Amino acid sequence: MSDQNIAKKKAGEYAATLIEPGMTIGIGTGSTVYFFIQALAKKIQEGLIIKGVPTSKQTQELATELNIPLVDLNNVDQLDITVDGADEIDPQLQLIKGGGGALLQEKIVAAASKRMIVIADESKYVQTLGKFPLPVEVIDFGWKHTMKHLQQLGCERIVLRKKDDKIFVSDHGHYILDCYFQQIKDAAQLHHQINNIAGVAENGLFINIATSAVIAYKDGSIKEINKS
Ligand SMILES: O=C(CO)[C@H](O)[C@H](O)COP(=O)(O)O
Repeated sequence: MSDQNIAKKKAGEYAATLIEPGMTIGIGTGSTVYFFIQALAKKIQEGLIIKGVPTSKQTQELATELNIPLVDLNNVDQLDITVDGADEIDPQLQLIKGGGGALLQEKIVAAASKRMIVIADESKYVQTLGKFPLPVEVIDFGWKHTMKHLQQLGCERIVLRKKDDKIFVSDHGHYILDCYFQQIKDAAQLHHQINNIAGVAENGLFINIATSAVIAYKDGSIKEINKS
């Protein structure tokens, strides 16, 4: 396993130790959360009783395979905690998410949670957001016009996401435009501006949603950052 994957595993396993009996948990998406799901499934096998709400079809399938009990978000009043990965995390715990294309459902689930713990290896922790292209989920109808409006917000390049040479379609039937900003100076303002564009379903900026981050380093250490 690569050093990066060892760190991802460490972060995922650490997050699983924070889960308490009876909790309802938002279960994130991605290669870091994969390790959290494995560790959670083990705890359930050993007797832990929890309920999970998945943030994507991919997570739903993996959780079902591992016998993690799932519930529909509409049948839950509030989630206790969501554990999810991120593409970038800044010191104020603002995030870029959506590298895996699940940002819309991830944000709905996180917003329904009392707490959101972000788990990541050290490469995701940055001083300023924006080096990672910001994913914007858009309605397929007229997407080129939505893209023109996004261009006016100062991103230098926008790429329609593809997978295996075909347009990538999200779990909710939308397209994803990856926006290269390089540096996002005011993430809260940009979030607002993007979501005001007709045709945008959601963008990958998570502003004031994460309450703590678990960052795992190559030297084996773990740093927990809590929202002040
Ligand atoms: O936002 C996400 C999916 O939409 C993921 O959490 C994010 O892309 C990080 O994934 P990974 O842990 O595989 O690096």
